[in-house]
Amino acid sequence: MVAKVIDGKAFAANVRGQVAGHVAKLKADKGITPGLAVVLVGEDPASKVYVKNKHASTIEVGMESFEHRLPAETSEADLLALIHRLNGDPAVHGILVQLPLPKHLDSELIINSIDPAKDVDGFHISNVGLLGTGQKSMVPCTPLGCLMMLRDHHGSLAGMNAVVVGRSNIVGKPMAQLLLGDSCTVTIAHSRTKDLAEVCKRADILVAAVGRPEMITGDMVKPGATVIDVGINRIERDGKAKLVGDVHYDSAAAVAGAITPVPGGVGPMTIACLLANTLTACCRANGLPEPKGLTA
Ligand SMILES: Nc1nc2c(c(=O)[nH]1)N[C@@H](CN(C=O)c1ccc(C(=O)N[C@@H](CCC(=O)O)C(=O)O)cc1)CN2
Repeated sequence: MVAKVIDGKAFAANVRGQVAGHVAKLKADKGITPGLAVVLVGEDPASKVYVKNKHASTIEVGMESFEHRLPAETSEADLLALIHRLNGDPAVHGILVQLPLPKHLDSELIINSIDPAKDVDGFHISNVGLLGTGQKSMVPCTPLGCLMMLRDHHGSLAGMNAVVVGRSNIVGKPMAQLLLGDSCTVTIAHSRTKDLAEVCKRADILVAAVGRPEMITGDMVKPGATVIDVGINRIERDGKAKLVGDVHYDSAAAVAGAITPVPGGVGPMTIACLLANTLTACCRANGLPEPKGLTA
């Protein structure tokens, strides 16, 4: 079997197009412009690129972008004061603090200081609890992007066996909750799961979010399964820098029914879903109906 390649770049462009359409209508009909504030602390090179891309994409869909770049030595008190200000700013519908933060800052404390209604990352403990209990919440962008691609590929996911390899708070756990919400039978596996290959091989949907380059190989994939690779690992091969996922692409693609590549799979959906979440937050703040197909 040769797997269908799920084109995340094209899918993300389509989502951004839908968001742009809703934003134009919000502006024309209601005079409302959704606004996203992104906070970057420090000089992490990858984070700087992601924040630059978030700013460009926010502008491209017609939203207001408020960028706050703070020095690495910013104190917790100063960062909390900025978030407090953004929480109270009616022009800001979404707030995102780019991770990772410098080590002297307590990420949990910072994230939990964001107004949950403006927490477009879905990392606030209130949103985690709402998602876990099947209530309306802000949903983390990367898992939301994976869910959208899975729904598009399969239609209904009900009754499918889903295995999520990885138990992080920002991908693995919310991904499992979302799949459960769509009536999958869900297993969360991780690096210490016994007989990991055996567990993975039972999956109709296999989501790899373990953070280990090419750990999931073709012999761990059920023939015809859908493989979603969330990993972004920079490795060196033959003296050259290379970006690979958590899935060994060639061997998995030879067995799977469908697969997301790295780059160009899940990654681009992260920013597209951030824009979708900002639009959702803006609609909720203004008591307007939520955009269809752009939420969980
Ligand atoms: N506050 C947050 N911090 C971080 C998040 C997040 O969702 N919220 N996620 C990641 C970084 N990230 C967005 O912030 C992100 C990662 C990757 C991509 C992407 O498009 N990747 C491309 C490859 C890009 C490359 O060449 O490096 C792909 O996979 O095709 C977008 C956004 C950590 N921090």
